[in-house]
Amino acid sequence: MDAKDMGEDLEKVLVTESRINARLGEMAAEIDADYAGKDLLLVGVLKGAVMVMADLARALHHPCEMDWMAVSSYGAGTTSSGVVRILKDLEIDINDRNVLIVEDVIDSGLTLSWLVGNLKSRGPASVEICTMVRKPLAFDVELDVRYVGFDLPNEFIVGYGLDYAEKYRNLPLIGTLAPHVYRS
Ligand SMILES: O=P(O)(O)OC[C@H]1O[C@H](OP(=O)(O)OP(=O)(O)O)[C@H](O)[C@@H]1O
Ligand SMILES: Nc1nc2[nH]cnc2c(=O)[nH]1
Repeated sequence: MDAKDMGEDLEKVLVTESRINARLGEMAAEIDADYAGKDLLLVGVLKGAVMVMADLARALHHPCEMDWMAVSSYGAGTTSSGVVRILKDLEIDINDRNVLIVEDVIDSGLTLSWLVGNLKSRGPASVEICTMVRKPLAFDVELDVRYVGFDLPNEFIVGYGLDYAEKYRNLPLIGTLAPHVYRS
């Protein structure tokens, strides 16, 4: 799928496929350097992180393992509770492991704040965060994000793993939807 396949549904392109690929290369180089001589376990947060996980892992020279979590957020955006439920937990024991959480987007930051606390309680050697996109609200919560692809404005975005009603995840760029899509 590309921008042409979207027709009138794509309002604007915020990050092109080539900028995503270039930034992924830079992030992978930083991660390679930071984890030299250390083990590395990538933890992807389903479903949105599938694309960034697959591309980041292949851009790394450092050997890594991969595992996945699925979580469901309650009240994010309407309350500050940030209560999260685990739908699928890790299969790998992260005790003494260097964990790098891989995300597509950090918006309110509530999902990640909760997840970092949850993973830290399992005795890992370290927990860091890598996200392709960070939105401005994320600065309101205390969250130390080590690797950020792009800081974008507070708009609803799709593509590169990000969906609207489960669609557009396979768009290779990041963009916004035309208003008629939300009405249909
Ligand atoms: O910073 P927050 O406001 O907490 O939002 C970020 C979360 O929202 C998205 O997941 P979503 O719930 O859309 O699920 P999905 O990845 O399955 O699409 C994203 O992948 C993060 O996990
Ligand atoms: N698709 C999508 N999911 C999100 N989850 C949190 N913020 C966003 C966003 O901008 N787009």
